[in-house]
Amino acid sequence: MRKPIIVGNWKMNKTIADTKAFVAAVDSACNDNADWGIATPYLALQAAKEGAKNLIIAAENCHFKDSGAYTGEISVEMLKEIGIEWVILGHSERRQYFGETDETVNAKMLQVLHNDMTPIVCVGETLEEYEAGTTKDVVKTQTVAAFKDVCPNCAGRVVIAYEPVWAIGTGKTATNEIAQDVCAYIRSVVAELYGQEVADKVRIQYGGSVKPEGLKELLEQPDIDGALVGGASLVEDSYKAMIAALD
Ligand SMILES: O=C(CO)COP(=O)(O)O
Repeated sequence: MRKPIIVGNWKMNKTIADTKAFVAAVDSACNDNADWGIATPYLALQAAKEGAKNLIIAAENCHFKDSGAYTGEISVEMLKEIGIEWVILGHSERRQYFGETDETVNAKMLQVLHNDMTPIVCVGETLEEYEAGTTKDVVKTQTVAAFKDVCPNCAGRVVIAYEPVWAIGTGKTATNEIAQDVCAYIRSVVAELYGQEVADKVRIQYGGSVKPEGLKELLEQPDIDGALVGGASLVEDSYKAMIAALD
């Protein structure tokens, strides 16, 4: 039985002060029916971590090297020093705007896993790819590339987020049927790589305009084990409404 995992991806939103207030308001409301988390900008991670007893605190990115001449980057050692053990990797906004590729996502996966941290690796097709009917080819390519050289022991603890790019921040959600179909397919790709036992352990989230009202039904889909939530995770009341939806 896979425990649901709901993570808010704050993207480039909220100051340290905003973050402290949010964590103070939401952390104690978390229940045991899911793992609850937020991914914050780097600067707010320490404050979030200090205030959180229940919430998982995740970074939104990291670098794939230990250290060196990489201006503006953050290493996993720096994240671990402040107690961060979760990292979102390969979000479509990083692929689209910051040159993230399947190769860099894979290098980051290996770096994160080798440092005993947990990646939430994002895959998903653009609107053009969706309309061309190539969704499954795209997510397969991204998934296989992300897991290159990942050992079976490590693979089982990876979280995959299926986020159709056309559903991010647009108010358009994939129907539960579409999301389930693609998440089941992603699980079958993991099974091809590692066998069914590992595939059954991997938690797969859906992301793209998730709202508190739709959360329960989304999680009733057999291959959807959680959500990666943008906009609806930024407001205390709507985050709490998601928690309440799973009570
Ligand atoms: O990109 C997302 C989460 O990573 C989804 O964002 P929205 O929930 O705002 O569509």
